[in-house]
Amino acid sequence: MDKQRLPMPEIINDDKHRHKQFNGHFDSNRFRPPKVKTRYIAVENNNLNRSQSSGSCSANNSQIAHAISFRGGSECSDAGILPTSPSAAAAASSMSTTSCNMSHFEQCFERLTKLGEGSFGEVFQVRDRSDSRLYAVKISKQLFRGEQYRAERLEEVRRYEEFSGHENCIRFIRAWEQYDRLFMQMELCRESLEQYLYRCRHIPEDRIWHILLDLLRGLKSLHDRNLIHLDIKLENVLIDDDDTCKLADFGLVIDVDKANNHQATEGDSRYMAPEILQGHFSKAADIFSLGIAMLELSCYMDLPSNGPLWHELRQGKLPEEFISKISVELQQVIKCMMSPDPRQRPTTEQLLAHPRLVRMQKQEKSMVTLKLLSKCFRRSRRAFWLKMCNLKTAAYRCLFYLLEILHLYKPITSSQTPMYNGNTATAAPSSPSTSVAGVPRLEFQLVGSTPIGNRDCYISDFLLAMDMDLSQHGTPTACERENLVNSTPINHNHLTANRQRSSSARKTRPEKSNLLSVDENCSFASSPSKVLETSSFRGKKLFTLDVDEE
Ligand SMILES: Nc1ncnc2c1ncn2[C@@H]1O[C@H](COP(=O)(O)OP(=O)(O)OP(=O)(O)O)[C@@H](O)[C@H]1O
Ligand SMILES: [Mg+2]
Repeated sequence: MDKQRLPMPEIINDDKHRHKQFNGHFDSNRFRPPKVKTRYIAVENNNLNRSQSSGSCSANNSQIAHAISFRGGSECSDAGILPTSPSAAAAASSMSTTSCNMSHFEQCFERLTKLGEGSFGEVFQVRDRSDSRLYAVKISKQLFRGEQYRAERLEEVRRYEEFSGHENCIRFIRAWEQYDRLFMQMELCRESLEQYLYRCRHIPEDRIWHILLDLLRGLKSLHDRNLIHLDIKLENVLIDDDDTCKLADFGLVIDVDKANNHQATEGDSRYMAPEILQGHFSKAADIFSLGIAMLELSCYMDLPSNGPLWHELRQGKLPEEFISKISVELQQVIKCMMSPDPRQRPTTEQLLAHPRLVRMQKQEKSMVTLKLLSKCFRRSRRAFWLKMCNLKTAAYRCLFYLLEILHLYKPITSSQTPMYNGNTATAAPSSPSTSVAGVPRLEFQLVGSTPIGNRDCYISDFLLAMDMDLSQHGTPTACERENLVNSTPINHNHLTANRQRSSSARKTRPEKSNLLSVDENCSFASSPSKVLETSSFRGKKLFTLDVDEE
């Protein structure tokens, strides 16, 4: 029997603060201490718009996708069983004869890459089949085991909806539940602040002030409604294409008026205010978390999750060797945000009244038109490049046709190795290195999930199961092999357990990826007679830009 291995605890040299470690590839979960999720029950389920609010966890009911919305109270008409949009249905039926077996997610979206993962969900970049735009969809990791857990997850939907309109909060599109999981569609952001820090390492101070301004505005909108975020950290701040920072992940938000201290859940210990240990939750806790996040951002400092260094930071002792690298003005702001006494910490309003931030806000006002113009320019430039890429693809296709007409390539005989070409199997040039039938096709792998305890199964597995299901009914093609993998070039080392466990699932239909696919051993150079196999390129887009065309 397979024994599941628990992750080894990370031994940290605890007597000195240190810079962040970066081991080549970004894996945010590696650095994250586990989050304790307890007691939070501050959910009133009365306003939930759902056609069948009871018995959601029953097997039959959970198969059906239900829209979830708290907008406009319980009379909201868009809630209930989700109809399949005509475009989604068309796309689904063109993919497989078993579209009725597909989840609402699969029917409506093409899954592209995995964007990130937290304690509660995995987030995927997707293309909406109805409008061809890119979005992010967060899928909850754990199944709804009961109404209370489900209500906790749905509370996040309520908060996303509530803050969706604010410029510095993530834009929420819609949510639904199916198979006892929650799905949330939201705007796609470029990266999280944590990913940005790993990419840049040194962030200019001007930029730090702008980030602080954005986040104070977002946080103010919460605090003005008497809500506390309780999970402010770099991972939960997202940056959009216009470089605006947006607050995300409202999973732990509590209402100061409604919830009492026993109903709150502490967030990531690295960012936690000291008074949280005594069970005191207030808006000042968010200010502390934002302050320490600014320290991390401006000094590229590795925040301790416990131990003596953790306590030092909460006693107002900021490491001189780190803090001395930033301006005195920023030092002062960070220090007062991190005051040990919550009453000494400034409010969002007081912080926004800081002379430097006031100056920036004034400048921003006068720059509004310029900003709009540059946004327009950026978008049209993107659209132009998209068109150019399409042109390039067309040009290459013409070239291949021309070569074919001029007989500059060798026709492929049926005795040669078959390979995948669109939806049909055609022959590939034989390679000296492969005598077995079938040429391994190389695409890019969706990064595997990071194991986090207490989850029902990996969402990647869950999504893969859908693929597997389809393959049982779909038409198998000659190129469907062990090595067939899908999308995104993130890290090939991650092709581990998931892949082995589901090796049978590899015998699925190949994903209709828009990315340029590379067929191993069928490259022009590998062929001894330098033949060009053009047919596999014909049906495919050679270049794509994953951007909205506006
Ligand atoms: N809209 C988005 N666009 C791009 N990336 C996103 C988006 N939403 C989330 N992500 C990525 O996915 C990661 C996890 O998302 P999120 O924080 O919502 O999950 P979570 O499980 O609630 O996390 P936590 O452990 O903080 O509670 C983020 O850190 C970010 O990198
Ligand atoms: Mg998060």
